Amino acid sequence: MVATIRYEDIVQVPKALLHDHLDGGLRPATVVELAAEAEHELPTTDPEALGRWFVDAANSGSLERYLETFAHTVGVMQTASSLRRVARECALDLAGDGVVYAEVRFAPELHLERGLNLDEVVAAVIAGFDEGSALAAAAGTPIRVGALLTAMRHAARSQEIAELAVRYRDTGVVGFDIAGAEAGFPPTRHLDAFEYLQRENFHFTIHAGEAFGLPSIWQAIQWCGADRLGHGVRIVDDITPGPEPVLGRLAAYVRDKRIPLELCPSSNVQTGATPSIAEHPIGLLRDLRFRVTVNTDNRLMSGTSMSREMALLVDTFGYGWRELQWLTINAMKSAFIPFDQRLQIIDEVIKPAYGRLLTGPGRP
Ligand SMILES: O=c1[nH]cnc2c1ncn2[C@H]1C[C@H](O)[C@@H](CO)O1
Ligand SMILES: [Zn+2]
Repeated sequence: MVATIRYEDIVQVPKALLHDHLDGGLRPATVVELAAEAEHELPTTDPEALGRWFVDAANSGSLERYLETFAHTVGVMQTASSLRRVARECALDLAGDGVVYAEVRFAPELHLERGLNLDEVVAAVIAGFDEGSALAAAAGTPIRVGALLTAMRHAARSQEIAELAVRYRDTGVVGFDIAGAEAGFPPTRHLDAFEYLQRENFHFTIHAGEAFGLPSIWQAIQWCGADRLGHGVRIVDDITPGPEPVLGRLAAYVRDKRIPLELCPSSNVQTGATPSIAEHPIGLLRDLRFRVTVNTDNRLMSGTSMSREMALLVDTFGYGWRELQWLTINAMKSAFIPFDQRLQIIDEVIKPAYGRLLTGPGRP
């Protein structure tokens, strides 16, 4: 008999999250309250209806239209207190979902509309993560949250944001990213920033291979030197399917170098990167043993959580605890914190918890 994995058990088990946007994960009720304070007009002020509105509006099949929904989250995150609240709630919500390690990203340059400067934005978010993490630990659900600073790829502030990230590397920022519309904005536009980060021995990921294909992934890795790929789903375009799939040179390089893919199944369906979860390349990429990780991207826009993304994989591909542990360890191995700290979470938190499920009574 095949034991089914219950959703409540997925929530309990420790999870690691590498790709989650702060401005894509607000609670709908918080958006409503902050919008009232900021006099920002929303499509609806009923929290439940607003939650549905975000998911429906993001179900556009286009990354550009998906990104339009962020006007209603970024619009209410323009003060230190709102940023701090959103960050605190983010840490609490992730911890409540059983996430033990998270890297949460945001773009400081988008939060300057009401007079904050870049440093004040970062300080407010980190204070919120620290508060939320302390509350979560007190509630018995400890979590470690690191920040990734994102620069918007259509803008021209990446060097400044990279320097900001390095300034905060010992106080809560663990890496750098670029995000935003991909087509027409290749990562090489930001080469100076990436070269600067490499000279500083710092870490970065690049959104690539989501709305645009192989050239974007190739540039991100071979020109820019990305440690990880944000999404990277289009790497399948370099794999010839069949009983013995054949990897092209780029796909082989990504697999050989163990470059982590930050896959986000629900988001990928919403932006049209893949037609459905069942057709999501995660199945093939896992079979071929790429360094696959599973992530939420934007919990509000996808109405999702880490547990829900994992439950989708359990339901669609029949994954068991062994596969969920593999995904979790892959993520933890790929984190931007120091190696010894990654190992500590793997050995002391992740392996013991999954080990109990894999060997204890009621095991799958
Ligand atoms: O999946 C995404 N691809 C590209 N850009 C994205 C994605 N999700 C969020 N963003 C953008 C919109 C946010 O305002 C920004 C910073 O989090 O990053
Ligand atoms: Zn993203």
